[in-house]
Amino acid sequence: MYQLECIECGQKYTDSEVVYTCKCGGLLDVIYDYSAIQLDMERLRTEAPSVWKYKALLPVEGKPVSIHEGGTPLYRCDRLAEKIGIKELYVKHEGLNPSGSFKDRGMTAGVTKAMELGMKTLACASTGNTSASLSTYGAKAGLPVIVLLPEGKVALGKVAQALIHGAKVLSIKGNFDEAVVLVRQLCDEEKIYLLNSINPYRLEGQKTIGHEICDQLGFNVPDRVIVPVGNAGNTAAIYKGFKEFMELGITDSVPKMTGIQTEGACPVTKAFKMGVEDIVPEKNPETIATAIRIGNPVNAKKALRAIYESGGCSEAVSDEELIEAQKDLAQLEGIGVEPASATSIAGLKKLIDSGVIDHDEKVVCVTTGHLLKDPEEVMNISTKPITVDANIEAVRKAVFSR
Ligand SMILES: Cc1ncc(COP(=O)(O)O)c(C=O)c1O
Repeated sequence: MYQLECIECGQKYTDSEVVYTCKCGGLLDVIYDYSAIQLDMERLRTEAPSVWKYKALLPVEGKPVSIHEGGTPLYRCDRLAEKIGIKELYVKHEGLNPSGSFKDRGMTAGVTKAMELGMKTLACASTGNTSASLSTYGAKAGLPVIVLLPEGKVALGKVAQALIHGAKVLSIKGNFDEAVVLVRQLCDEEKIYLLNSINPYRLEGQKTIGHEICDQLGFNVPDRVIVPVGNAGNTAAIYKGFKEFMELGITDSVPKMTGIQTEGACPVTKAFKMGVEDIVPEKNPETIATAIRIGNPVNAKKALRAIYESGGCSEAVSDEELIEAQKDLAQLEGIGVEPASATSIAGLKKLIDSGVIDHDEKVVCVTTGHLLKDPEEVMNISTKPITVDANIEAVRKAVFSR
């Protein structure tokens, strides 16, 4: 019912092959015979959203390696909408997945596939969240995990997660893009299963964000979905989720996919502004949003195709703009997100101010990771706690001081 197909040359591969990219170097996509897929419409209408609610659209047969991923809230954010100047704004908070990021959707699918393929060891390079998630799902599956992290550039909460779930953590003296090259070679030569988002099964799990947004809006499609972009897998994956629902006749449109990067790491935005599909890799990406500190995103072509095809766009925001958005989200809506996640809000504001996004649009911003992933950043940008003596006079004085 499904197979892998190269997005460049159309070469096909069966689902029993361990393959991540085509012989020609192109990215692979999982393709389905949608006419053969029977969706249980009653289940679709009544069951609460979760990744495995949409199992008929996922390329795995057996029992999933699952700890209840997906089913994240879609918050309507009226106070933030008013401040930004838009009528209808929703935030899909992916930070409320089991390990605190959207990566769990990809890992439940990818690790289940690894079990089906009989793989014995799992690995990834990561800016943090992929490693936290893979370590979590490797533990659940009982498979050893190796993670390669760029030394000194991973938020504390994410390293802590990889360590406590028992992964072997290597701190590479290089950046994320260099770690990707190394882990791909390691996996090819040592028969270890690679679970970066170059692995097409990861993106199949992540496409359920698109399914869920439709589902939570009563099977309606928003005008626009805004996504932080790092390695660029999620943008393409979410778009695929929307396209599938349209293919199956559940909906009749797709949202404008809008990808946000930071000014210090924005090869996808630059390619979009030049109107091309091929990025020019950046050698020294730098941003406070370490999760998307990526100069050579492997899925850039898939993401740019999703953006062009849907009539969306890409924009880059400064670190200052994303910090302001992170605070707004926390203080106006009670939603705590890590820096990379706040780029979707900062990007929305920038695109409204520049007139690209209309005030009347119905917009969903995806926030990809939880606030507590990066407590150090929060302490750096916040005013510090006030130390007072343990008596009521001192407390009262501090409470009423300016
Ligand atoms: C919190 C967060 N947001 C966004 C991204 C970027 O996602 P993608 O690589 O799919 O573009 C990542 C990737 O690590 C992430 O951890």
